[in-house]
Amino acid sequence: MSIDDNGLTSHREHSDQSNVTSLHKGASPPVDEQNITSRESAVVDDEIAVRDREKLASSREDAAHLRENAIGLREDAAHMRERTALAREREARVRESAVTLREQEICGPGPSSDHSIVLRQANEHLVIAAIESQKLVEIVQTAKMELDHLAHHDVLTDLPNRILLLDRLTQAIELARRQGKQLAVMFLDLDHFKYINDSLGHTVGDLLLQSIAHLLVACVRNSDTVSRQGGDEFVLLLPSIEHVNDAAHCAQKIITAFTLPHSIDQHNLHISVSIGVSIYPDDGLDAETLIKSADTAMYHAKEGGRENFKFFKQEMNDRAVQRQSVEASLRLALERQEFVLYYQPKVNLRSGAIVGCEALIRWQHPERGLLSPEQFVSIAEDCGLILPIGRWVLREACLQALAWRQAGLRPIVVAVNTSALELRAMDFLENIRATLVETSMEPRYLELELTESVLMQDAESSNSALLALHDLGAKLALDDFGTGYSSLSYLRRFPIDTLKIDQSFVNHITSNKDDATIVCSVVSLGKSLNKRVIAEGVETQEQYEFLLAQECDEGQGFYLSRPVVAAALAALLQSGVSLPVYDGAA
Ligand SMILES: Nc1nc2c(ncn2[C@@H]2O[C@H](COP(=O)(O)OP(=O)(O)OP(=O)(O)O)[C@@H](O)[C@H]2O)c(=O)[nH]1
Repeated sequence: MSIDDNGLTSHREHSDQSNVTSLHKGASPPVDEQNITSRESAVVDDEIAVRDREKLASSREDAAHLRENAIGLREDAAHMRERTALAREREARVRESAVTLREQEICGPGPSSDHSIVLRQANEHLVIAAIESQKLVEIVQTAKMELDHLAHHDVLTDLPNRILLLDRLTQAIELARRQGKQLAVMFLDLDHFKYINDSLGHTVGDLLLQSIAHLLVACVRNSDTVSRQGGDEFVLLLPSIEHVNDAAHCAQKIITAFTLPHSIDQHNLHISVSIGVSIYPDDGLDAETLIKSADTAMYHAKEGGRENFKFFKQEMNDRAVQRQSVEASLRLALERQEFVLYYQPKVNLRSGAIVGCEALIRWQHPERGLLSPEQFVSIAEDCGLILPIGRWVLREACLQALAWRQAGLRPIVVAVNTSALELRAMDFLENIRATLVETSMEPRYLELELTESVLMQDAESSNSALLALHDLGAKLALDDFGTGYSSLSYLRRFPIDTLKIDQSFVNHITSNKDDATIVCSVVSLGKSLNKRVIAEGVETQEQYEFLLAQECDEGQGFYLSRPVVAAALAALLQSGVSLPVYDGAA
């Protein structure tokens, strides 16, 4: 018996033995030997019977074993079925709980489970985080849009700025090029806007700029662009014009619109504007050139008396180039000592005595000859060279006064012109003090002449500088009186010693009643305020007599004396003669 791989008992050996037994049964024995053979066969039969019994017993045992095995197998199978059922149950439970967990993860936990609570809270946080991150994305997007707007718009007026204008202008040029059309660029600069800031403050100035922005937008079409370049400058783009007259019409419309007052902070403010116009393609093929051409034309509008518009012309560029060349050689003029001073006497009208002189700069240009201040001072102001030039004038005039005194001449007041840039210079006062010390000049013989506009620029700091100057003992004259802002309040505010009546009033005092009235009023105002009054541009005997009759203190002009070189003035002082006009004048 063996146990097969399945554990079941094998009975093959028994079968083999039965086969051997059946081979012996097939042979027949002899007769003598029959008894023996019969006994033997009986024995054999007994043996066989025994063996058969043994076999039977063994078979019974085997059967019993088989039965036992079968029972065992049935039991095993039952156990296996049980185990499988249990395994299936467990698997089902695991699946169920997995499904529940997944459901909880998806749908949210049940209220009683800690795990569920944690999961629910985590879910809530996830949802909140997702909402907040969405909000953040929206905030970032809004901030980006705002940044983009800021980058392309002017903060004060919210008009497109230079960057956006350049972009739109470049696109408009491209379109005009393809369609073979014209477009116009207008450069606008407000006239005397500084006065508004200086007299009413920057806040009012800002409000005025905003009001002007609205006005400009209202003056043009929706398809046009109104941009602010900064300060009091605006640039307009008219992207499609049929004819240059369209641009002229628009410019005139704007100038007319500006005649209405702006109601700001309880003030009715009047301001005018100067406009330069350039046309594509005539005055430039790209955005920068067109803006530059319009800017150049605007300067010419200013020069032409402001409150008007000018179209760009090529000659304007030529003048700009000439201006640049003047600027370049101005820089060398100081080094090369090409400047000279002329002195125009100021005469006491009653006595005829020379009581002072105004130092007037000339430029002895190596190629262009003797240049008057009008030919280079504004350029020097624009490029800042007026500061070293102004210092040179002051020192030279004081040195000349010293030379006259050293020559034994009686001292006279020497006046120098002062620009806004000089007055605002950090070292303005210090330079005057140092020059007075260096030239041993008594401050009372130095007079600074300033125009109203110079005074009104940055009036606060001007006033403190001028008060310090007054304390020092120097004099202050108000030049071109009556032509500027004409706010009489500064006569109280600033320590002014002298009023210089502008020659435009003096020119016609004998023919124009209004001018005569104005001059008389200024003389009388000066007397009331205890200020010296001097008339500029006295060119005729009639004018001189009129002024004398009005008891104007002093006069200055060709009738009395042209500006003369230092030696000539020394001669005049020496002789004591002031009238008539000196022949050797420049
Ligand atoms: N209120 C205000 N003023 C500004 C601003 N930006 C520049 N300004 C002032 O604008 C003035 C510009 O003056 P300019 O154009 O040079 O001179 P102006 O007085 O207008 O005289 P003209 O142009 O010669 O007619 C200066 O006084 C600047 O200080 C601003 O944003 N707000």
